Amino acid sequence: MKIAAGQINSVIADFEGNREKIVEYSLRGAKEGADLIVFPELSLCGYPPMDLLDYNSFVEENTLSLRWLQRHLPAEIAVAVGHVSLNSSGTGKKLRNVISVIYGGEVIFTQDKTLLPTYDVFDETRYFEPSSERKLFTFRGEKIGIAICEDLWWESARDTDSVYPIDPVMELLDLGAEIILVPSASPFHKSKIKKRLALCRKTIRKGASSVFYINSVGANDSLIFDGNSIVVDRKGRLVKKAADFEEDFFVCDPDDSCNEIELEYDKYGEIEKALVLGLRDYVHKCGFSRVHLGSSGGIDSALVAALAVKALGAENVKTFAMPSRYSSDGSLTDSKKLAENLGVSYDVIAIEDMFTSFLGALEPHFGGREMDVAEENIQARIRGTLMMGYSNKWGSLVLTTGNKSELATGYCTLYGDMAGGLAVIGDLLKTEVFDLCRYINRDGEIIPWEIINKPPSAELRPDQKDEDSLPPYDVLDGILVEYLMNHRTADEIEALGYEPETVEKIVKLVGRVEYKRGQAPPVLRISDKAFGTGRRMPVARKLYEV
Ligand SMILES: Nc1ncnc2c1ncn2[C@@H]1O[C@H](COP(=O)(O)OP(=O)(O)OC[C@H]2O[C@@H]([n+]3cccc(C(=O)O)c3)[C@H](O)[C@@H]2O)[C@@H](O)[C@H]1O
Ligand SMILES: Nc1ncnc2c1ncn2[C@@H]1O[C@H](COP(=O)(O)OP(=O)(O)OP(=O)(O)O)[C@@H](O)[C@H]1O
Ligand SMILES: NC(=O)CC[C@H](N)C(=O)O
Repeated sequence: MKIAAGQINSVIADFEGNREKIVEYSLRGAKEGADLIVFPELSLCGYPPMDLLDYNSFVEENTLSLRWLQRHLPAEIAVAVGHVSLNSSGTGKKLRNVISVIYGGEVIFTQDKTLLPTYDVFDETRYFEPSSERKLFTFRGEKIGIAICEDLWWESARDTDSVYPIDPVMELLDLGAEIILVPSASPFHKSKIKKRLALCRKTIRKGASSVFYINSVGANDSLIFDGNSIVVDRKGRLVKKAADFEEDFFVCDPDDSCNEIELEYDKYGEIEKALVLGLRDYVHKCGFSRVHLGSSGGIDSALVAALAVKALGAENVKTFAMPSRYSSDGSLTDSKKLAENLGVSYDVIAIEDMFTSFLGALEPHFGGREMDVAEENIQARIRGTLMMGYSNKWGSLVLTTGNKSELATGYCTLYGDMAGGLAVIGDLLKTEVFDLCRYINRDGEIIPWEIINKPPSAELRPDQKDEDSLPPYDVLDGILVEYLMNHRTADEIEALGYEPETVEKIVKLVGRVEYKRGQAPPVLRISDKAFGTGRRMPVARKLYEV
């Protein structure tokens, strides 16, 4: 049995574009002799459609697009596509998350999703009724079962997030399934592919003859889908893998494939590709083609500029240096060199006159109080205003440059450097920012080494250094990993050997600046615990000092 993978980048709500792509890939599958082609979960409407599902017209478009596919798909190949449909059982939620198999103009089989993830970034029980029935279909003599994304994750969800009463894969195998298809919309986080491969191998150990894990690719808001569709054969060997972070297609007969593929893991290569895809898809799917940002000569803005060039091309990226009285000489020379290295346009807008003017206007209202963060932040806000002004005039999107360590501790200015459309590196700890920059420079300087090697500074007051306000970044990031990702309490973190005073200061800071993150732009998610919808915290509360 030859099964093809249609690893496509669906655009949410672009029914016409998505179904045409499904036809295009199916024609290719038919031409290359595949019996069946599998597309990702919700490939017709895009994933996750969120509250668009509250509109009847959106649900109807799913059905009409399915009908259109019945008429337009090549007759000689079976096609498994993901879509939503009405729950006709009369009880429960209005909708179901479904895979339909179309063959010869007919829907010959449907399977609804059983396990609906509702942890972290997922919210599927908000919309969908789980399937109460696991079924098989027989095609060209093979018994095939379909487990839709989370349906395969019973095993690992049990250890972490949710306990499900049913193991859908085991039920499919009890019914006699040989081939297990897993159409998925499985978002990326670091090394996720290893987890998926382990789950496919576990399915083989339960008795499947092969597993086809067909994943989405592309980014939707914060979520980045890495593709990386895989096939595992009856011996548990990885016999086929699609490209990562781009659309791809393959045909595979696992019984004919005898070479095992080695999974190569390159941590920063993977992160770089994820952020480039996340940035490109956000910009293009929102209808923009160009971006710009403030370039301070610091490492964060340098990294964002370099990623933007990889995503959009140098001609679509513009950088602005906006020096103030506190900017170092290096701020201008380094940001200029960065622009030259990247081949992007570079302009200077001095903010001194505007800063002086703001200080003059506020002076009678500041009551002679000493200079403090109020004046510091005015500089950041002038820069934010200038960047948004340029955006309005030219239809170019502003990229923000804050990293996860800064967003965690609130070391950033609301309506200042936080003003913009997309937080490109908001899920990268500062120590990872350094490592990714070094990775980008691995074959020669792209980001000037002067930028990477100087001590980080916000340059909002004389001789300011980040380490005047924050602990050294390796200590800060260590504490943040334990607190944010591993959910350890302050006491538990102290027991790991961190200084109690520092731990308490950081834990308090994280809680106190929840309001800032509530107003931050979407953060591209690359970890299994990112700021955004996957971490929901009350803002108005008594600070609970865990
Ligand atoms: N619960 C709440 N809900 C909504 N809003 C709330 C709030 N609590 C305070 N606020 C508001 O937030 C204001 C305080 O926040 P904000 O104005 O941002 O200012 P703030 O957090 O006080 O200061 C910003 C800090 O970030 C540093 N910084 C700035 C820029 C760049 C970088 C960098 O290195 O990248 C670092 C800067 O040196 C300073 O230490 C309050 O005055 C109040 O208006
Ligand atoms: N002089 C400046 N010219 C242009 N943009 C600036 C300037 N200063 C700050 N910005 C903008 O504000 C953001 C935050 O400033 P900040 O200086 O703290 O960060 P950075 O320089 O990118 O990195 P680092 O935190 O390592 O200094 C910058 O990334 C940049 O987008
Ligand atoms: N769409 C889904 O069901 C995704 C859930 C799955 N556990 C994943 O992260 O890949």
